[in-house]
Amino acid sequence: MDTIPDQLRALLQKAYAPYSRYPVAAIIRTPNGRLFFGVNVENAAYPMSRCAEQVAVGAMVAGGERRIAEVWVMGLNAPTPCGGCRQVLSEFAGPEVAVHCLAQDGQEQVYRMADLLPFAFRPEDLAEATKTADGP
Ligand SMILES: O=c1ccn([C@H]2C[C@H](O)[C@@H](CO)O2)c(=O)[nH]1
Repeated sequence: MDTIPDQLRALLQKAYAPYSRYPVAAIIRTPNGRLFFGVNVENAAYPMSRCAEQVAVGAMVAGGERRIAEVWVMGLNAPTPCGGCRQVLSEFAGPEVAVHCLAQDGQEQVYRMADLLPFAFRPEDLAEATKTADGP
């Protein structure tokens, strides 16, 4: 069975990043041990590009899972998730979730979600409003 860094390296080859030439791969582990994969998918209409983390979150939700236990991201120089991806991850990842940021050579930095996105706006913040809202 391939290690997570080996799987990230293989996944990186599938990234579609013809514009930035900065491929990124992401793997999400759910509490039951399932793994979900994402790569960045860029677009000729640049703002329609999607980050690897967002694509992995989409795969996880489509796979029927809604809780993140651990995240790995790999790119040239061990990128940390962008601000938007921190928010997207935080919908399903609690403050203690570890986010491993790896370079292709295997160098790794590990962060907690709470450090990447302190004072996160989370689903619980909407709970009070949705109880009283007239909407759907
Ligand atoms: O954590 C990150 C950082 C960047 N990118 C993508 C966005 C774009 O396609 C390319 C360069 O920013 O890398 C990701 O997928 N994840």
